[in-house]
Amino acid sequence: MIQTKSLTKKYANGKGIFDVSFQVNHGEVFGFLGPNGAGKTTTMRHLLGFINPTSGSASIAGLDCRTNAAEIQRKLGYVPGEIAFFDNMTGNQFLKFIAEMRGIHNKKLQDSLTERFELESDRKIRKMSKGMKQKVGLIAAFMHDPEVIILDEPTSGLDPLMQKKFVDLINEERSRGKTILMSSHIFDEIDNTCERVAIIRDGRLVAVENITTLKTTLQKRFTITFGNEQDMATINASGLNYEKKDRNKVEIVVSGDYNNLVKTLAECNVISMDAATQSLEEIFMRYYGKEGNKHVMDIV
Ligand SMILES: Nc1ncnc2c1ncn2[C@@H]1O[C@H](COP(=O)(O)OP(=O)(O)OP(=O)(O)O)[C@@H](O)[C@H]1O
Repeated sequence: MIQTKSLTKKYANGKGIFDVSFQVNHGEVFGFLGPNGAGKTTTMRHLLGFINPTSGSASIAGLDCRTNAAEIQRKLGYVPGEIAFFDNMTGNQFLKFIAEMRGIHNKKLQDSLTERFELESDRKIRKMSKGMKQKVGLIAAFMHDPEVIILDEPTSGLDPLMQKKFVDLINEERSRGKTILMSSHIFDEIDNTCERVAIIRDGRLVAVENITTLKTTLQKRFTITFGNEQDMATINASGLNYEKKDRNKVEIVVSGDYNNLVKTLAECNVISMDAATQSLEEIFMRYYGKEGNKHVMDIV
């Protein structure tokens, strides 16, 4: 549904995005992760047809984003990273203006979104907080019931309750067959909504992966407490990657093969064992940490 092929935008200062290729399937929620300046907004602006690529292409529903920008924008809902409003309007006046531009006659969806996000829509935008403005942006993006939704940091400024409402909305939209591309700095939000995620670093994609696969192929951390201090010697002799946390407690990191762990623990008196799968944030940090390049090579 959304596709970029070797999309490249080289700004005069040498920055930009380079050879970015990915595809978001119909009905999929796809996450786009990367720190400030990695190239998320630049990629999204190509999808909206706002800028010309230096080379490569972007398309939505088979239509080239640059040559069919007007048609694509009719199908699309978009929340930009920085929303430009008419500050003197109230929320209602702004939403009415967008509705007229889009030719929306039925206010039902707008009203239910306003209620869902508890927006005081008769307040002047100039007097709204960042979070309130973000709600206006979200309502404006969703109120024409678009098939494809592109969200650049959609919940920045929203409180945790509103972030939860947003996650629920995304999951409802997905179940209605919508295709969604979303950048975010909030890992839980991506984890709770997206099936796949692209990670971008210095303008280049370093991974496009299924979130579950990313988590299972990487590490699991076991925290184990022993009944006997002597069990520490068994762990030490096992060759497992471990860190001693207390006189009878260790943290063991395993990736892939669990046989050695199981065999070793069978020889010990285990009184408690907790397992933690890496969080999306930890996985992400591996791409950006000092070992980042190694893992990029391993996975991509
Ligand atoms: N118009 C421009 N002219 C020159 N350089 C630009 C321009 N727009 C963006 N850049 C540079 O291109 C790179 C990618 O920027 P982009 O805004 O796409 O990143 P981002 O991942 O969206 O970051 P953020 O999370 O801060 O929004 C950055 O180094 C940025 O400084």
